[in-house]
Amino acid sequence: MSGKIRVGVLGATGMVGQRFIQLMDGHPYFEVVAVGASPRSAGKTYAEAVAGAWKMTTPIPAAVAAMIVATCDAAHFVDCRLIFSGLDASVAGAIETAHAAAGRYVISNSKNHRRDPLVPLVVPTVNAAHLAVVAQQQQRRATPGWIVTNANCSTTAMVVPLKALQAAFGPLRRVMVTTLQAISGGGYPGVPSMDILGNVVPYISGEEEKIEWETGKILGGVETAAAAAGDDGDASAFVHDPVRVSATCTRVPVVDGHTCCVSVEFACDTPPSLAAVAQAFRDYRFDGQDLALPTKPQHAIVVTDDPARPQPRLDVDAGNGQSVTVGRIRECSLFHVKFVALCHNTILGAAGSSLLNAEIMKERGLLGRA
Ligand SMILES: NC(=O)C1=CN([C@@H]2O[C@H](COP(=O)(O)OP(=O)(O)OC[C@H]3O[C@@H](n4cnc5c(N)ncnc54)[C@H](OP(=O)(O)O)[C@@H]3O)[C@@H](O)[C@H]2O)C=CC1
Ligand SMILES: N[C@@H](CC(=O)OP(=O)(O)O)C(=O)O
Repeated sequence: MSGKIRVGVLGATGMVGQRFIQLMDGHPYFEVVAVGASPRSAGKTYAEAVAGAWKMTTPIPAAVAAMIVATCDAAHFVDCRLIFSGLDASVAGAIETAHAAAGRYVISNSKNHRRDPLVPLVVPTVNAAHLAVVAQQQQRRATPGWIVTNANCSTTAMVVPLKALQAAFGPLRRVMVTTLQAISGGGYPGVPSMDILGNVVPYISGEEEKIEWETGKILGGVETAAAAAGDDGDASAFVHDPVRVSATCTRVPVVDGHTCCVSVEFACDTPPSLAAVAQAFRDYRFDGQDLALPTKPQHAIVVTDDPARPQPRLDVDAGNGQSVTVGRIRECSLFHVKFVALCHNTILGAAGSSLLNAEIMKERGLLGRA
C-alpha cells in the first residue's frame, strides 16, 4: 500500500481525462487505481483505448497504460475514495450522482451539477472557501459522498483576475468579455479541421450563458444562515455576487489556451488607476496560497507588460498551467478598465483545477483519512 488516496478517473480517455492521468503521474497524495469511460472503451487496456488519441506530450504512465478500462458504473470503483470526472456532459449528471450516493467524493469538470444549490463551484485560486459546503451537502441530502465541480474553462480564465479586482477595490458592477477558445476545449476529435483551419467560428453552444451565470456564484459568498436553520434541504448554500456579465464566445485555431478580452466597470465612484489595477493583479493572493500544495502555482496571476502578450503559444504553460496570464491593462472608454487574460483550458480550466481543489481539501481535512 502506498498510503496515497486511491482515485478513480471517469471519462479517463478524453481530453480532460488524459490530463488527469498525466497530472497525477507521481503525485504525492493521489494514486490512480481505476479508469472508466464509455462502453466503446470498456474491456480494453487504457493504452489500447487511447491508441491514436493520446494527446499529451508525455508518455502514458506505465501503470495506467496497463489498466483495464471499466464502464462508469459505481460498482467498478469500490476501491476508490475520490473520483475525478471528465465525463461527457450527456452522461455525467446521473453517473456522478450515483458515485456520490455510493459514498465517493466526486470532483467534476462537467456542467451538470454546477447550478446545484448545495454543490460548490470552485476555481481553486478564487473561492476555495466554498469547498467546506460539502459537509452541508452530505447532511442535507443525506448522502455519504459529495460532489464538487470546477468551472467552465473560459469563466476560469476571467474570474481569477476579477477576484483580484474585487478583493482590492470592492464590488464590480458590469463585465463584458469576448473569448477566443482553443479547439481542445471541444474535446477529441472536436471541431472538424475543415471548419477551424484558417477560420474563426463565432459560436460555442451554451458557453455564453455559462460564463454569465457561473461568475456570480464563484465571486459570491457562502450562506451560513441556511445551514444553521436546518431548512428544506434545497435552499442555496451560496449567495451570488450581483455583478452583471455579457459574453461573446468564439472558437479559434489554437490547440490549448483560452483567451478572454475583458472590460470591467467597478461599483465604486472613483475607479482605481491603471497602475493600481496592475499592482492588484501582481499582489493577489488566494485562500490556500500559504498551504504547501503539490500543484499550486507560485502566482495565481502572472502579469505581462509586453504589449503583444499574453499569447497562447508563449504563455499557456505559466505556473505549470495553473496560472492566469494577464496583459494589455488599459483604460476602457465605456467601462473603467480592460485587459486580456489567458489560461490553459485543460489544466487550470479543467483537470488542474480539480486536482488543486482536491489538494486543498486534503490539507483541510475534507477528504477523510488515506
Ligand atoms: N476540454 C476542456 O477544455 C474542458 C472540458 N470540460 C468538460 O469536461 C468534460 C470532458 O471534456 P473532454 O475531455 O474535453 O471531452 P472528450 O469528448 O474528449 O471526452 C469525453 C469522455 O467521456 C466518455 N464518455 C462519452 N460517452 C460516455 C458514456 N456513454 N458513458 C461513459 N463515458 C462516456 C468518453 O469515453 P470514450 O473515449 O470511451 O468515448 C471520454 O472519456 C465535459 O463535460 C466538458 O464539457 C470542462 C472544462 C474544460
Ligand atoms: N465549452 C468549452 C469546454 C467545456 O466543455 O465547457 P463546460 O465544461 O463548461 O461545458 C469549450 O468548448 O471550450
